[in-house]
Amino acid sequence: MKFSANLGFLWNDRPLPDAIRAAEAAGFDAVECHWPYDIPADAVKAALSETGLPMLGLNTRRGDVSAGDNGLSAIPGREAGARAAIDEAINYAVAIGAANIHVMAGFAAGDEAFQTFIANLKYACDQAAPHGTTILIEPLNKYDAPGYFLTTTDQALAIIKAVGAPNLKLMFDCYHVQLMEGDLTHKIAALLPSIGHIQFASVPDRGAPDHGEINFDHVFEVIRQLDYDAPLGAEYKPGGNTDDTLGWLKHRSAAGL
Ligand SMILES: O=C(O)[C@H](O)C(=O)CO
Ligand SMILES: [Mg+2]
Repeated sequence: MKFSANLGFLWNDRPLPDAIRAAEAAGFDAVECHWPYDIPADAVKAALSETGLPMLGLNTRRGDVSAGDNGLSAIPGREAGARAAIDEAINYAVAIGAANIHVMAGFAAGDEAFQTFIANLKYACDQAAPHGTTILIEPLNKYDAPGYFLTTTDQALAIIKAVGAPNLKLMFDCYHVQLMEGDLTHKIAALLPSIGHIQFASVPDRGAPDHGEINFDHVFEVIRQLDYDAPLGAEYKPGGNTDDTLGWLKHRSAAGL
């Protein structure tokens, strides 16, 4: 199996280019990030070229984080900010060769929010398509992000259907889906055609995938048997030195898994 280091959490104690180098040294096959915008795209691109790792994806900016924003695209009245964040994300992704953009919905509810999200996602998919970029939407759990618009895979599928764009996919984060729905392996199998990227962390503490209520040896094996061979995103909180949390990766590599 191949693994991608999510540098929003792993090695986030250092500048993004150095985190890319650390991920390569640790044996990851790819990297992904959250909000890289403070780092010039040229510096990120240079670290990617130097290491040979692809950057799989990044997120749209969340808005005014100090005022509590966690994305803008489902918030009625915030369309201008949402689309500026989408444009910025596409420009950055194209500059560094990132294949996916997670368009963040934000805190909202109801039909107006649904219609706003659909319209902004149509805009994002139209703008991204000429670059071959995929747009991702990700259900987040109600404990970490109470009030977030998108919380379940059923809701994500309804949104994907309503937008009707071939470059709109589901970000299936095992951590969030386990907390909201469970039944991970049936869900991954059923949703595979709609999945653009898979992420993981232990539940409930969002740590390395070697403890907690999910047996990742089993989940990864099911994913392998489904012939899904894209890198899986390690999006967990190391709670200290990332290099000290990589026993799971070393164990898999030593076992040839
Ligand atoms: O928190 C997550 O799971 C995300 O993947 C993210 O991109 C930031 O909310
Ligand atoms: Mg995630």
